[in-house]
Formats: sequence, structure tokens, C-alpha cells
Amino acid sequence: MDAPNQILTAAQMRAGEERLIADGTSVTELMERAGRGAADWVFRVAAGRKVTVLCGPGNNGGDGYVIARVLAERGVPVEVVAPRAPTTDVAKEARKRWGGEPVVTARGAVLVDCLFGTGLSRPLSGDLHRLLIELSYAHNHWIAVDLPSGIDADSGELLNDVLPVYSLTLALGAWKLAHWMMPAQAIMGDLRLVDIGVEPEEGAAGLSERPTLFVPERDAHKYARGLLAVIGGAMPGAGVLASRAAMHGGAGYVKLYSDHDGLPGVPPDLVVAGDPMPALATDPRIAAVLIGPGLGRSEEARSVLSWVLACDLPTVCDADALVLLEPEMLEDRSAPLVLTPHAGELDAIGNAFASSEPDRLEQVTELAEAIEGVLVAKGPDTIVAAPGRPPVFMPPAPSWLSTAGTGDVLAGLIASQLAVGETSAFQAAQNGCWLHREAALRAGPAFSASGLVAQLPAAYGAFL
Ligand SMILES: NC(=O)C1=CN([C@@H]2O[C@H](COP(=O)(O)OP(=O)(O)OC[C@H]3O[C@@H](n4cnc5c(N)ncnc54)[C@H](O)[C@@H]3O)[C@@H](O)[C@H]2O)[C@H](O)CC1
Ligand SMILES: [K+]
Repeated sequence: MDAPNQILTAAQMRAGEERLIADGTSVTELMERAGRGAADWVFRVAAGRKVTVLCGPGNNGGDGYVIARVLAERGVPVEVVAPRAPTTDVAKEARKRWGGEPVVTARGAVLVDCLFGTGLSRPLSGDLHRLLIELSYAHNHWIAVDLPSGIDADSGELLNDVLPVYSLTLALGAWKLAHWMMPAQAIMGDLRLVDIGVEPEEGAAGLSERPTLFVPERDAHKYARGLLAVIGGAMPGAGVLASRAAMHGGAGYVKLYSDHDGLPGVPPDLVVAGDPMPALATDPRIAAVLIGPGLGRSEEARSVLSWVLACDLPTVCDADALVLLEPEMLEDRSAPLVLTPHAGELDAIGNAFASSEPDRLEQVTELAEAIEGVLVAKGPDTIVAAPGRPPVFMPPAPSWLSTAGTGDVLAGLIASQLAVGETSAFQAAQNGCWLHREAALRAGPAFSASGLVAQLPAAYGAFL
């Protein structure tokens, strides 16, 4: 059985395949497993309707000939369009076993894209690109085998400007990075993994596993469940929102430190205090700190951040705290740290920590090492990274999350999980992301950040 959560680079996939071959499985056998597994899915989608398989020159095309043969054997009407002859021995063999004659173009219900997979090295040339687009218009369902043709397997970049949007992508043997990275992720449609027997690859990135969350002990009290200190700032609403989320994120007690009079939207069950100074340094009950939402970027904000980080408590930094962060502020820390940047804030951290790595995954991994903490690189393809372990990708969440205040909610949830203290900071960060996503799924379309908070108790219930 494949390791169902691992996400491989094209090179790691080749290495995994080579190990299987060295252990006695032939490439023909691997292609047969891949093609048969994919054909099972195509068979169900086609439901007896006409299928067109577009075959390229490499082994992705080879998979296509296996699919065409298996479908024909099962009585499905199938045609093959092959703009390039097979170039690998195993693909030539697969074409021979199919035994049919390709057509120049075709119409039908289901288009199966076996033009290129992990071997694509440059944009589709004009004729191949035109053919792919024309065929996509001539069908109603679009299935990509291994990867949609025209994307880079490792970066998720689209190598051609316009590509079809697929209904289903069948990953062969293991997920590739592009299955979970934008912009490619957006054209994949549903994703399914076809098992071909690939073993776990050491050091591979993974998909975050759905967690089981903590339930308070029978004898729990509010402090035992974790006291979270939220540090307010110049724009007080953001701290209130993060605190409201944190109150439903597992912690037993959330205290917002703010010297603003008349804070907006403070529920009666949120405790508000003034200056955090003495408490953070002296109150042993404080299990974690959140700083950044609404903090502001003034000199005063900088010195508050510096002081809070020097307290060496488990800390989540978000928003303005990420822009103000300097390497010296982290020098004497040993407590867990979680940073939650969006793309712009990630750039700011990259500048502060002198990281010029252009590849996003590499950059996130490198920065997690540099800060010696957990980095949650937020976006439509959120990555969570921590030193000395492979990064994980969070499953896609509703795009309605692209609204003001949802970042404050996420920071509050992660900080709340950190305050609970039942897991590592790496896992607490993932738990927060899962809660956030689940609440978004439940909040329906066009929700506001407050609407998201309202769904948190039910979302928590989904992980018990
Ligand atoms: N890895 C496995 O365990 C298995 C993978 N299978 C399938 O094989 C492909 C990868 O096959 P490969 O032959 O390496 O690559 P492709 O088929 O994607 O194509 C490479 C082929 O195309 C040429 N090429 C690259 N870019 C272009 C371009 N823009 N225009 C024209 N030609 C291009 C390149 O020179 C090569 O000749 C993987 O995705 C799976 O689908 C097997 O089924 C077995 C198991
Ligand atoms: K393909």
C-alpha cells in the first residue's frame, strides 16, 4: 500500500519507482498497475459513454494506452489521440498491447489527459496546446492522469497561460507537490490517489492528517485547560476577534490585555485587563501568548513585541508582529514559537532573516529553521513547517476565507491550541488550521469573520 499522505517531488517519485524496480517489479508492471487503477476511475465516470484518451510520448502516454486497452476490454467506446509517437520502450509496448489505430481528433463524453505527467520540462508547444484545448471543448468531463498536462510537478506553476480545468485528477502512486500547490491546485478538480505500491520516501512532505482534539479531563478547571494571554494594540478590534476565536479553540481561559477604553464587540465572558507587563513575567498560569493582531507598527509596538518575546512563553506572532520581527528578538528564546504569515508577511520575514530562496516550499522550510519555530505560511495552499521535520500541506479550505479578520481568527485558534499544551507547537498549528477550515465549511458562503467564530463550537465537535 502506498503511503497515502506523502507528497513527492518528481525526483523523489522517480527514486521510489527505481527502488520498486530494483526490488523486482518491472516498469511494465508499474504502468499496468497505474493504468488499471486509473481506468477503474474513468470507467465509473464514463458510465458507458464515449471516452477519448490523449496520449503523449512518454510514460504518461504509456499509461494512456493501458487505460484505452482496459476500457475497450470492458466494453467502453474509446478512441486514442496520439499527436506524438511513444518514445520509451514501455510506452511503445503499451501501445502495441492496445493494438488500435489513433485518430487525429475526437469528440466524446470524457477526455483522459495522458499527454504529460512528471516528465514535462517546458511549456506545451503551440500544436499540443491547441489540441488539448480543442479536445477539452469537445468533451464534458476532464480527467487528468497523474497531473494535468502543462504544469510543473514540483512548483505547481502553470507553464502555459491557459489550461483546461479538470473534473478529476488521478495521482499515480503518490501525491506530487503540484497536487497541493497553487496555482496548479485550482485546476485539479477532485483528487484521487491510485495505489501502485510505492513505499514511504524518507523526508517527503506530507498532507496534514485530520486530528482528534482534546476534551477536558473530568476534574479540569479553567487554568488546567490553559490560560492564553492576547496582547492588544493600536487597532483593538483585531485582538477582540482573535480572543473570541481563542475562547472556542480549546483554551480554558482567554485574557485580552488592552488599555483601550470601550473595546468594540467584547463579549461578557472575555476577560479584559490593562498592562500585560507584570502578568506575563510573573503569572505562572499563563500558558501561551498571542501578539500581532491590531498591534500597530509604531516604535512602542516594537518594544512591546520585543518584551513579550523576551518573556519566553509559548507564543504565536501574527500580522504586525511579523512585520516588526527581528532576528535579535528571538535570540534567547527556548519556548515554542509559531509565526502565521500570509504571502506579504512571509516576504517581510524573508527579508528580516536574509532568506532569498525563490521556491515557496524551500523558503518556508528554510525560515522555520532560521526562527527555530513553526511557520504557518497561509494562503489557498497553506504549508506548516517546523525545524528538522518534513513540512505538511493543509487541505484546501473554502475561498470565502479571503475576507478581513479571518487571519485573526486563525491566530486565535492556534494560540488557543498552544495554550492547551496537549500537543507540539507543530501539531497545535495544524489543529488551528483544521478548526478554521471546518468552521469555514460550516459557515456557508459569504460569511464574515464573526460568522466564522460562531461556527467554532460545532467545528470543534467534528474533531472529537
Ligand atoms: N513514476 C512512477 O512510478 C510511474 C510513472 N508512470 C507514469 O510516467 C509518467 C512520467 O513519465 P515520463 O516518461 O518520465 O514523463 P512524461 O510522460 O510526463 O513525458 C516525458 C516525455 O516528454 C518529453 N517532453 C517533456 N516536455 C515536453 C514538451 N513540453 N513538449 C514535448 N515533449 C516534452 C520528454 O522529453 C519525454 O520524452 C508519470 O507522470 C506517470 O504518468 C508510469 O505509469 C509507471 C509508474
Ligand atoms: K497528464
